[in-house]
Parts: sequence; C-alpha cells; structure tokens
Amino acid sequence: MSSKDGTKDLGEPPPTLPTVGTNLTDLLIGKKITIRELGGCMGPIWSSYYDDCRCVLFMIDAARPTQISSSCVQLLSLLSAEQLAAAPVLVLFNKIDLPCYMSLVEMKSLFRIQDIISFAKQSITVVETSARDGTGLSDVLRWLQSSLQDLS
Ligand SMILES: Nc1nc2c(ncn2[C@@H]2O[C@H](COP(=O)(O)OP(=O)(O)OP(=O)(O)O)[C@@H](O)[C@H]2O)c(=O)[nH]1
Ligand SMILES: [Mg+2]
Repeated sequence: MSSKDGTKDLGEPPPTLPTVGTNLTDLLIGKKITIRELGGCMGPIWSSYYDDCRCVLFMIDAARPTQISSSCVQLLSLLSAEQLAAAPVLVLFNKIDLPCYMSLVEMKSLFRIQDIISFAKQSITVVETSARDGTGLSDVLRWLQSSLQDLS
C-alpha cells in the first residue's frame, strides 16, 4: 500500500475484518501512541473509554449514506462528553475510493459538519480517506503528530 498523497511506502495493507470488541494498535511517530479502535456497534459503551482518551479519530463510512444520521448522533454525543471537552477531534470520511450515490459534498451537508465544527468546544478537523488506497493517511499522521505535540 502506498500513500497517494505522501511519499512513504506503507507496506502491504493488513487484512481487515469488521470490528467486534476493541483493538489496540501502537504507532511510533516520534513517540509511542496507542490507538484504541472501538466498533460502531459498541456505541453504547464508548464512554467507558473516554477517561483514557487524549484525542479522537471519528471514522464515518462515506459509502453508506444510510448511516449518516446515526453517525451524526454518535458524534454529537461524544462531543458533549465532559471528559472529551479538551480532546482534539479528527473526523474521517473513509472509503472515498468506493462509488456512492451521494456526493461527499451532499453527505457533509446532511451531516451538518460545518455547524458541528462551529458549535463544538473541541477543535475539529475533517479529512477524506481511503484505508484501501492510502488517500489521506499522511494527513492523519500529521494531525496525530501535531495534536499530541500540542497536548504534551
Ligand atoms: N473500499 C474500501 N474498503 C474499506 C475501506 N476501509 C475499510 N474497508 C473495508 O470495509 C470492511 C468492513 O470494515 P469497516 O467498514 O471498518 O466495518 P466495521 O469494522 O464493521 O465497522 P465498525 O464496526 O464501525 O468498525 C472491511 O472489509 C474493510 O477492508 C476503504 O477505505 N475502502
Ligand atoms: Mg472497523
């Protein structure tokens, strides 16, 4: 896998399966950071992990417009959590390599992403990604690096 918009060779894409439970992955970018992945269907218990959380990566499946409203409600509930009030948030519109009957512009407008950014306490950044072809991954790494720098 190569990063389309970066220079780094990211190696072979890892095999992926739908997320059931939680996955921990360590990244070494200057220092070690641990990413905890929580599946969408675990929404009701996400809050039990908020205390440990320094920043949030919120991934939306851009190929499934039918999930927009539930993703939006989940994001709003996360943004209103007291423990996450100071956590920078990166919203990823993922799977942009797949064709979808709704454009990304329409999708973001339905999501009211600009209103969410204006009214949230947190600093929110939006990025479009494809975990399949690497689009946007270098932006994600850059965001992680600078967000964690600001926090330490
Ligand atoms: N085409 C494409 N497929 C992807 C991309 N990212 C993940 N997938 C595939 O989508 C499938 C399901 O992954 P997810 O969308 O993460 O589904 P999930 O893990 O059940 O969703 P959660 O429970 O919310 O984590 C896997 O087969 C992945 O390989 C992408 O950017 N593009
Ligand atoms: Mg998953």
